[in-house]
Amino acid sequence: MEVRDITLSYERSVVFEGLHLSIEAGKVTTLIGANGSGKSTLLKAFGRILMPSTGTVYLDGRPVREYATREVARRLAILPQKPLTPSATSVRDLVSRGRHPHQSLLKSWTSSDAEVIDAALAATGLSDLAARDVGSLSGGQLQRAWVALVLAQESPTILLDEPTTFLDLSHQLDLLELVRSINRERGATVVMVLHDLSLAGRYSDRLVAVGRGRVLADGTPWEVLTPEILRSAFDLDALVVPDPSSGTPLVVPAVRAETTSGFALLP
Ligand SMILES: Nc1ncnc2c1ncn2[C@@H]1O[C@H](COP(=O)(O)OP(=O)(O)OP(=O)(O)O)[C@@H](O)[C@H]1O
Repeated sequence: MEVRDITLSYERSVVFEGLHLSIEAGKVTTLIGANGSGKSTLLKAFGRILMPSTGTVYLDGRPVREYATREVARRLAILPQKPLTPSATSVRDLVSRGRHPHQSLLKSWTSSDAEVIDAALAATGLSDLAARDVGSLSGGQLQRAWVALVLAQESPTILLDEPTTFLDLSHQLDLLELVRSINRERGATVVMVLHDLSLAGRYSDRLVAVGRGRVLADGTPWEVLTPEILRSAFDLDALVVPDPSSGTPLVVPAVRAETTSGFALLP
């Protein structure tokens, strides 16, 4: 995937102008950056949820706007930051929506669709909750159900906006291990947004730091998670040391004497 010279904006604000970025196929790329820096906006452009006002987004070498919607959904799955949860729907029904792009007038539901859904439920630890209404799930269970839908879609490209939201640390690790196994075993291209920089460093081949309307840094976790770049992207003083468990960069924020991100301390 690639964006060439794109402008991404909302009614009153331009988030990116003249942005170029290409995503390597078969790799895990994570977008990092401060709140409001444009990570979700960029992911939405890759996922054809937001059209650029200038420039072009390419998917598999073709402008993404030229594909039929069903074709995009076969090639690319996106988990937005705040997906709209349907009412009166079981977990299994929600996950089965991932198979819709694979159905057509000529090809209806088959037993292999059911197998893919079972596998997606099992991979996200939801088999026992398959019959539950999605409205009754905890935040973390619901997040896993959305991830299961993305898995069931079996697309070669997966876009995940903060997929670890609501998950406890153990489930965060499980989810990121699952993402990495889909990347390694199915060769899927993954682009995600994560706020935990150490986990981003542990589970990504490449990090792209965005801020101030541009790409601030782009490279391997060790190239991007440096104290200088963390200061520039997050206004954060931090040490970066090798994670004793994985050898990847571990970001250790320095103790703060005062707030820097617009929060005001109570008097
Ligand atoms: N629907 C919208 N309408 C108007 N402005 C928007 C809309 N969505 C996002 N923005 C603005 O665009 C900018 C980038 O937002 P975006 O959600 O892409 O940031 P982000 O890096 O994903 O942030 P966060 O880490 O807080 O999720 C912000 O200033 C935000 O207020």
